[in-house]
Amino acid sequence: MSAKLEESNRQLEYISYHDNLTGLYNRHYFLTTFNHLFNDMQRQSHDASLMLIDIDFFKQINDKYGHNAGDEALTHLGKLLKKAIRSGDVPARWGGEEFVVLMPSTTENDVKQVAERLIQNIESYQFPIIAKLTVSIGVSQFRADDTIKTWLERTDKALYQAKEQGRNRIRYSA
Ligand SMILES: Nc1nc2c(ncn2[C@@H]2O[C@H](COP(=O)(O)OP(=O)(O)OP(=O)(O)O)[C@@H](O)[C@H]2O)c(=O)[nH]1
Repeated sequence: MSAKLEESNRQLEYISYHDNLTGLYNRHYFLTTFNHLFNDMQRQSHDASLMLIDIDFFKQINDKYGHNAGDEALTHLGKLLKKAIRSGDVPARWGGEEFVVLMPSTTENDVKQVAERLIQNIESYQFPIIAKLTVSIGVSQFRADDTIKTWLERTDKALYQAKEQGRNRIRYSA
């Protein structure tokens, strides 16, 4: 294969795995990797954590400062998220203003430290144009009887509680 063709294949592969705004993995790539790693987790019953992160009142931010400012905030948030996690973790843009991180070989104590650092880093960060934003975070640990669906649902419930209880906070699933 010519060097040029190889390079354009690499570029295509990158585009198909990543979200173009934030540079994080896209939902499709995340789910493919999740399936793959999940089988290992079930076999080995390893510690692992899942984190869902959702921007607070993002609609108001878009309405007040415009969609471009919102887009720029998403890009910066992606970078803050990448900085807060380890290289073996899998961060992705889950939906519009929602992010997900799969963290293999991670204890409840480990993930608490990451989530707390992340929420503080975001709260104290100066975003361009909008200046401030906060996020709510739901976290849960892998259980031996989990399916991907039950694990995601538990994490989503924790996120819902973080929103319900006032936002800008972390909730851990029971
Ligand atoms: N700028 C921008 N906005 C987006 C993007 N994707 C989703 N949004 C916006 O994100 C907002 C999400 O609004 P809601 O689901 O009501 O949630 P919220 O306002 O963040 O409120 P809570 O989550 O309840 O705190 C909507 O206004 C979407 O238009 C994007 O790629 N760029």
